[in-house]
Amino acid sequence: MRNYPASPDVQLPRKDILGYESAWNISPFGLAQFEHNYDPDLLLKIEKKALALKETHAIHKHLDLTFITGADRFIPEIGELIRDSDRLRYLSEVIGTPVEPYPFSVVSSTVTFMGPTDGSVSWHGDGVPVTELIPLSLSDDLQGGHLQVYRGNPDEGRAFLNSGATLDPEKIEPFQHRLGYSTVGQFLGVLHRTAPITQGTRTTLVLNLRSRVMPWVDDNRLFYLAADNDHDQSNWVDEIRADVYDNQLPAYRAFEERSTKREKDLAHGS
Ligand SMILES: O=C(O)CCC(=O)C(=O)O
Ligand SMILES: [Fe+2]
Repeated sequence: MRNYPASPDVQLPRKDILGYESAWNISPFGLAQFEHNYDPDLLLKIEKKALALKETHAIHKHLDLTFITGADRFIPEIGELIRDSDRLRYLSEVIGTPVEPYPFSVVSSTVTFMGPTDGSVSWHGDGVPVTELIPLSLSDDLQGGHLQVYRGNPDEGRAFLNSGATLDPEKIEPFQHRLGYSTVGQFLGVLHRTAPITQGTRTTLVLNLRSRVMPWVDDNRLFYLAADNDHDQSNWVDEIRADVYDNQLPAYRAFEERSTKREKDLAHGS
């Protein structure tokens, strides 16, 4: 059993980020940072392989993001972390509901490369419900490159940005990435970006997660997945279709039945 901190260093409920209770989420969890204690040799191996694959496998298409999609397909060592049961148990505790690895091969894990030429990811809300950001390297001379979370209504924030306005700096919360520390967030429906990098580089392993109870809570629309993955010849659309019928729909129907039963029981005063 790996040594996890009893509670994360930083923990922010979703309500404190958005400013209101939301219904489209997997739990009230917002964001946390904690010392992860993952095997440094394993992370080093993953970083080396990712850098070697960058030239041939990394893409830079939209959101000013340079990344390897479905990275565990090319770097099997990532699979060790994805499936690590201690990790999933701890994350489920922090998130407040059981989570499982995001199942689609093209989005289960990514490696992002950030710097003045690679870019850093611009304002967006995640398609996946929950993500764990594990720094693989942060150069000593790094200027920028921290996570910025918009505290407020994401739709309002996006409308501001679309009109050419800039976001109120008082509503932007910075989170510094640190080696040895994970940042985990329910960034679905949360406006965030990485601060532009003027100097230095950052490489990050991104492991995505979803709810085991509510696997249908997901914002990855097909057009968006296509924007990221139309270069990929794997049958990722078929994977999603199969998952909807095999996992999402049965879980959703069971949830609906429980809700209906609860309503009936309440109506009968039991
Ligand atoms: O690495 C970060 O600081 C944020 C990255 C991010 O938002 C993403 O990969 O979706
Ligand atoms: Fe994101």
